[in-house]
Amino acid sequence: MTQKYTSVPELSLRAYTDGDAAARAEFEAALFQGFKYFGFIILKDHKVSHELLARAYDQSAAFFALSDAEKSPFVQADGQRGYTPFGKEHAKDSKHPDLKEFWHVGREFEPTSPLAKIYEPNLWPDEPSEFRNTFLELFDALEEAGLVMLEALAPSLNVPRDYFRDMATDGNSILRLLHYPPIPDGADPGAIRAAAHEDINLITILVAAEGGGLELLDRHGKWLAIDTDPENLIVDAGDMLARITNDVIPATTHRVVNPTGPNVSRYSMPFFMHPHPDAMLSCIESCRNGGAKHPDIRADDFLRQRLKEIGLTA
Ligand SMILES: O=C(O)CCC(=O)C(=O)O
Ligand SMILES: [Fe+2]
Repeated sequence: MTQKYTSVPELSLRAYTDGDAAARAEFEAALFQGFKYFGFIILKDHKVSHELLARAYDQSAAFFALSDAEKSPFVQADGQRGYTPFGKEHAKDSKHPDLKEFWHVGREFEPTSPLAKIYEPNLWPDEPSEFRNTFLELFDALEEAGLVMLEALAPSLNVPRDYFRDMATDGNSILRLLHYPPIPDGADPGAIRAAAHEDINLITILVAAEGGGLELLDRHGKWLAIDTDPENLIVDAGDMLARITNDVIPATTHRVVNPTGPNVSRYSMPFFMHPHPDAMLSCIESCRNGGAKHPDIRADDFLRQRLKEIGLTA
């Protein structure tokens, strides 16, 4: 297929959800080409409201402003829920810890749900008081957008429309609230806010942070600074999608560089869409082309392996 797009596609989600057949087909083609040739697309006209995003940034900043003593009770062994302190996670092949702290929100379930046997329960701080409501609302809103993106990706890969959607239904998806504090005096000169890495999951829906810093490596090996309206979402592909598509859609390498202007905090909120833990990451037929490059692996086994590599589990 020849490259049709000369710049990162900016897609209107409304054109897909409310458009006619031609608008949907155009959206699907641009999504696929954007993933294949740039590694990501920009999504506008989505349903995540300005009011919700503003509230989420407020709540996130208020939480991270708490003292270490107030935040540390929420640290968990595998870092999959609650709080992970500054300097813990590092990119897979990096010796330096990233200059960030974060909080993870997972899927909610009733105590009687079968999901209770699979997932760790969420942790919630008492303060800020709107924290829980806000982030459960944001989890649902980003998941809704993400499920539509997974659906729109399917026809280009010749799988049924609900193939990836089904895989991610009740999946081990995680909303990450990130705080990159001002770079401390004496920080390791080799350390950056987030060293170059690929996300582990299927796709990531990233709320574009206010202020710059995010860079994506394009397919020609060039770092592209992402400079988009903070109202937009950025959607990129992770390692699990790369495995399933035999690297037809490679995972997008990205990083967050240190500020060159004022040394101020940066906040961002990626939503990592994961399959159900029992889903098999298996190369799809349309991408097999002579054989699968990666052996089949259960989604949860792959996740555990990668969590070790980034220092979140022993
Ligand atoms: O902060 C950002 O903009 C990106 C964060 C990121 O890539 C990650 O946490 O995996
Ligand atoms: Fe990432």
